[in-house]
Amino acid sequence: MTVIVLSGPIGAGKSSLTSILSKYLDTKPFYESVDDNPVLPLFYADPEKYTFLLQAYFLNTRFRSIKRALAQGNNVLDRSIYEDALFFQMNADIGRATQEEVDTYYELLNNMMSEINRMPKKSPDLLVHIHVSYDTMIKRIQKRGRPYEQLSYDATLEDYYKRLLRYYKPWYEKYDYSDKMVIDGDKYDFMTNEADREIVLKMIVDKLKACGKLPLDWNESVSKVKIEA
Ligand SMILES: Nc1ncnc2c1ncn2[C@@H]1O[C@H](COP(=O)(O)OP(=O)(O)OP(=O)(O)O)[C@@H](O)[C@H]1O
Ligand SMILES: Nc1nc(=O)c2ncn([C@H]3C[C@H](O)[C@@H](CO)O3)c2[nH]1
Repeated sequence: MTVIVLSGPIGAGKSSLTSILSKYLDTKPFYESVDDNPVLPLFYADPEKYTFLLQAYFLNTRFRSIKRALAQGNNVLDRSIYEDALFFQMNADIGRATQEEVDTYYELLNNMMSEINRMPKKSPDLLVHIHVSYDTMIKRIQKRGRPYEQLSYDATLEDYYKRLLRYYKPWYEKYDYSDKMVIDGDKYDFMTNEADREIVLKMIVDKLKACGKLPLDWNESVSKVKIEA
């Protein structure tokens, strides 16, 4: 029984790896609300106006997901509540939230985190962070093709994305809710390259074994589902 959370910048490959990993470990995937998120296009069209609303939306959906995931106990989440403040703080730092919104946000976040702290299982077993460079991030955002995330939609997104990458390094270093590991998303194409995918899965399985979250004799033959790219 393991709860794994993915983290990483936009387009890093979290949803893709969540799908691969949950099939491999035969656990349940939890996906962030994106295509059915009514606030996301509004945010990209007018970030000053919609930062707080988008954050409230994500905080609510992430709180629901992590509560369900921790209660169910055997799953992979493509992004978790632990990254929420990173996004909010970055947007607040560039002037997209009033002091009252900042205060309200942190009160709400602390309130939610204290609820999670009261649960029998309080935290995930492993955080898998996908590190990507700016160039890789942009290539993947283009490949996926959500219109409002493209630099052609808003040229200021270049600064926004570069800033986001800078916020991730200290965030990852500080993260201490569980064991953690980094996957090099520039180096490993786990989507189209079978050998890379095997390497990445082995790294994660080895880490789970090393922190006592998978039996040492667990091997891929135990995995019931064949992975398809
Ligand atoms: N390691 C990889 N190698 C090659 N292509 C990848 C890799 N990871 C993801 N991709 C491709 O990049 C695009 C973005 O991937 P994905 O949607 O999984 O990112 P994400 O981190 O979940 O993004 P978001 O934060 O926006 O939800 C997809 O088209 C996917 O096929
Ligand atoms: N502002 C803001 N705050 C968040 O907490 C947050 N989480 C995700 N996103 C954006 C990034 C991708 O476009 C898309 C999918 O990850 O949603 C966020 N944007």
